[in-house]
Amino acid sequence: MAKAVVPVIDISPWRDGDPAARRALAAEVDQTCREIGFMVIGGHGVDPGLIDAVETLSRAFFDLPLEEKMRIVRPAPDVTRGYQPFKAEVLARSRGADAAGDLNESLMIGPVDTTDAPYYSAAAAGKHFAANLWPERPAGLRQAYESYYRVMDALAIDLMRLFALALDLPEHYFDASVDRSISRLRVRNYPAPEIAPEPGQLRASAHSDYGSLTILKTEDRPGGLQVLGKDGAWLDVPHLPGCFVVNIGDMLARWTNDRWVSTLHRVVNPPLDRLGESRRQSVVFFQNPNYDAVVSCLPSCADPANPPKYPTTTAGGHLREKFLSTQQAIAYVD
Ligand SMILES: O=C(O)CCC(=O)C(=O)O
Ligand SMILES: [Fe+2]
Repeated sequence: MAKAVVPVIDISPWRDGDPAARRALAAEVDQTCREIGFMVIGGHGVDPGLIDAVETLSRAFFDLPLEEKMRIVRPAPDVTRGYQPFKAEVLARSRGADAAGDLNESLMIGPVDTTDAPYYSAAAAGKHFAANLWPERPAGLRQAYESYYRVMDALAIDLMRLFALALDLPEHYFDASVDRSISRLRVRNYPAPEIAPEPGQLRASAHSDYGSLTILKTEDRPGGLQVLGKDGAWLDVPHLPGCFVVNIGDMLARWTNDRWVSTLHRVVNPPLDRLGESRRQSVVFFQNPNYDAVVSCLPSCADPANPPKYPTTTAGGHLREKFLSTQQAIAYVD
């Protein structure tokens, strides 16, 4: 078996290429999503100044005293808003495994442009449009996060168009499923370790993402992101300045009838001789489709020899189960 790799893909032809260049790009994406489901993308057009602002303001937030951060603590396991303290989550629980608490803390927000339309307040919306919780400091964080959310939302919609083409579907196939999405922006801070981890404890335990796709901005620090290759070996994901890591989540794998793979990944602990430089932050945008988006086998992903494997579901129901499964009870006891 060929050794798996996470390829680096320039997506600029998607925006300014001719139809042949766009088709070639879509074919490369299809191949990558069949094999590993992870890619590093350049040519995305996102303003580096905006990325920098989000990173700098986030670092300032995580440097605040714990009591101050706790003023906006995540209110409940099924409300993905606010501050999640260090070790309060175990991502591996989403797959029934267990471990000691993941060695990161995080700040997360949901959609920023909700309206009075019944869609946003209907009972079926559940907690997916819960109000965002904003810290008083640092000044400017809210504005930067809201801007970044909008830019990521647009990029994710555009990537779903590229994905549609890669799946032999009309370019706008997914538009109506992702235009009022229940996506999330989450910034994770992985402090430099002060004590040895417990056995099996990681910065982020092995998991696959839950939604349609993830756009990840990482930092090049010891103790980084790895993905599990089909040969069973963990591979480091390359870090290229200015690029994003894009991966597909469980929902897209299910939608494609497993033509595409949602790959296990983790963030490992830094080596003991590099602890001092190991503080790491990642900015993660999870695109989750509209809560009422119906996820049933795509027409291009089944045939008589390969019938649909999964029952039809909705995006909202699928996600709520995943959010609930990963939370440590201790985080919500005061
Ligand atoms: O920090 C990272 O590089 C990855 C984080 C991650 O996998 C996640 O938040 O789902
Ligand atoms: Fe992840």
